[in-house]
Amino acid sequence: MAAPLIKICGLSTPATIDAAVAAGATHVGFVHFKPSPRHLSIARAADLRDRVPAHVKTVLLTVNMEPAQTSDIIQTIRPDVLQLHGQEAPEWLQVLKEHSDLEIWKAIGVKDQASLEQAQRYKPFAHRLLYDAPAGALPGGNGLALDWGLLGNFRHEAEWGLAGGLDAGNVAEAIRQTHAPLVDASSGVESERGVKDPDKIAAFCEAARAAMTALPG
Ligand SMILES: O=C(O)c1ccccc1N[C@@H]1O[C@H](COP(=O)(O)O)[C@@H](O)[C@H]1O
Repeated sequence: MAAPLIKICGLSTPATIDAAVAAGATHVGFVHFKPSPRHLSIARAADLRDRVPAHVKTVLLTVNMEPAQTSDIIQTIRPDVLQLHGQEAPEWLQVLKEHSDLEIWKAIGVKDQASLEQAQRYKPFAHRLLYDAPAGALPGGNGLALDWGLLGNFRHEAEWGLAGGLDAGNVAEAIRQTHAPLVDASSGVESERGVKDPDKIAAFCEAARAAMTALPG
């Protein structure tokens, strides 16, 4: 199988970026969304971005951001990936895809089979669909899991990833059920809300890598 892809999201300090990189994360995520306990200002995210080595991709997470602000923020932070985690329209993704060389990921709250099928309308405009639990107090980052059985039984025709409530204790089972090529954790690698824990990051990456490399084919 392809190399396991592991994203650690909501990082906010140099030490936890270093911990994610040392643990073998392939992607690190910064959240720019004021209501989030993981929110980073543009200046802080740009500063931390310089800490990320070239072999690890920087993901910038935004929620329903205005187009003009999106263009400013992309130029300042220079992410590799833009993760859209709100109600962004497919047409807006199309514009972004056509006018930037960023990877565009669309996060989708998966409630049932119908929502999974509806999400496929983003396929032509997103480089990856990121399946998460439906929105709770926040649009994501709530530590809630979706029904993994829905993904295991789905015929995937787009690149995709699994997010939502993953931690070192459940990620192997999530991968076994879904065969996710990319897993993404935020709440599950924190010691308290918004505070990342280097030991939990290391344990998550190790468990995810072991489970992904054990998949057949
Ligand atoms: O992390 C946040 O605060 C956040 C805010 C708004 C939208 C998404 C957010 N987080 C992303 O949601 C998924 C799942 O997170 P969790 O592991 O369940 O906490 C992940 O991509 C987070 O980065």
